[in-house]
Amino acid sequence: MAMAELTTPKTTSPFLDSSSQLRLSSKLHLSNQFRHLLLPPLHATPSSKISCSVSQNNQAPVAVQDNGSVKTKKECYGVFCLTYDLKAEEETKSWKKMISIAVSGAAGMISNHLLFKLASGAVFGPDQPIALKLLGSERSIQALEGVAMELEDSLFPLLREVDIGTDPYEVFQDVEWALLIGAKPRGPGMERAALLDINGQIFAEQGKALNAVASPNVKVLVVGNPCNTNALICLKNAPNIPAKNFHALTRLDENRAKCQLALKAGVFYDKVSNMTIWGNHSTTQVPDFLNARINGLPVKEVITDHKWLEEGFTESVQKRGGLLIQKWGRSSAASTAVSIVDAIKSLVTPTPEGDWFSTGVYTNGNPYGIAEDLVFSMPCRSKGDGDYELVKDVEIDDYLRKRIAKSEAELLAEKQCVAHLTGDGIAFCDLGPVDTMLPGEV
Ligand SMILES: NC(=O)C1=CN([C@@H]2O[C@H](COP(=O)(O)OP(=O)(O)OC[C@H]3O[C@@H](n4cnc5c(N)ncnc54)[C@H](OP(=O)(O)O)[C@@H]3O)[C@@H](O)[C@H]2O)C=CC1
Ligand SMILES: O=C([O-])CC(=O)C(=O)O
Repeated sequence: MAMAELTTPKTTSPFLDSSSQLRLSSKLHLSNQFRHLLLPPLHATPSSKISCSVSQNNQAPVAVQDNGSVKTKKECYGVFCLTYDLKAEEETKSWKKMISIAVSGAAGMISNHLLFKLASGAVFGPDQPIALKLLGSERSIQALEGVAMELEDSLFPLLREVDIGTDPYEVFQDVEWALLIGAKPRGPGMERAALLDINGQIFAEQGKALNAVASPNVKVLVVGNPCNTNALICLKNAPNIPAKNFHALTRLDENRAKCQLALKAGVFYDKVSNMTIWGNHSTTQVPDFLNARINGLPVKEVITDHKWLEEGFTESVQKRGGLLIQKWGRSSAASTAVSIVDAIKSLVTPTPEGDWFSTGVYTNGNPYGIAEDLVFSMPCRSKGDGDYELVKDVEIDDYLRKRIAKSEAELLAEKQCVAHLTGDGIAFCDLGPVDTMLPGEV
């Protein structure tokens, strides 16, 4: 267990309650987990309006009362002095109850973009205070501390707590959302089976931890690759959480597909709707141009180059990730974070009439004949309550059926590779070289 100490300025703000004072006392023990309390508790509202300004000679910031008198808070530092903006505190009265969001791989590239969007209110809304629970490992604990510092320095009014830790059983305690990003990327010469096994272990462990300590209705979004099968492993290890609550991120693929169709049609991408990604987040994924729409019209009516749709378009979406790695030297991070935001927003806001979104979900009674007991990307709608329903009347022609079957076969093979992690017996791994590739790899 990592043990380190973080020295924190002593804070004796009159506006913090006694438990908060304790958490901010002069030394915080950084073991598996420690807490940065960024703001005073909700409803800890002082009675007169105060704003803060930082004095120029490195002395404690000065609290200014609205009757003009000035009070120096001698032992008050940084963010903890700057939180008593009563205007913001008044707003808290109409805020919703705080929610807890766990993020794994929180010191990684994707998280570095995502956390600041979450904290800003751009994801859950401007009236939703949040607590961030950041999961790392012993190798990243220092980096996580840096992440927490940057979050502090951003002064997000909605960000009420940041915890960091290395033990999922602590970090996932009571969380309502778990965004599982941390996973080992494949290295050169590595077999997919080895990656499935290494990352699979992470998601088996995290599934167990979620099962034990998370909110019983926690929503889980698996991003770490191979995300479909990792999501399956995770949900199999969390039998007390509804399987329906687990998602694999295929929203990036949906966004990429919309972008390509918009470019070809010469329209802005907000004109593209009803975009389904079927199957696995891999080169076998099927971006569905048959049912997608541009300006409300079937894509095939707007883009008459059907050969491009079947070949150029499909391949460009399947291989977009790899092309990006070639150009950028690393896998997509910013656009992935944006797609995570989109995926969550699609669950917490009602889906526009007639439209749908793609997400990898547990196959359990689906109307498309996809094998049961997989995590498979399909078209879904939400009422905005965090839940979703499958869209059940999407047309599937022979072209789609054949390709969907290929992605299904790949997921069934991946599932066999991780049988030891899902409780399905002895693993047997037989993945062909091409089918082991992530998007864009050849
Ligand atoms: N589904 C999708 O659309 C996409 C998925 N991805 C996937 O998301 C994942 C994260 O990507 P990104 O943030 O760019 O990666 P980074 O390498 O920047 O960060 C990933 C984090 O995962 C953790 N990690 C790495 N190896 C291991 C391991 N062996 N065991 C446990 N944790 C490990 C590390 O955190 P720590 O040391 O704290 O554990 C690391 O900080 C990758 O698997 C990537 O393939 C990426 C893009 C799109
Ligand atoms: O291939 C990767 O590791 C990144 C990825 O999933 C993508 O960009 O779609």
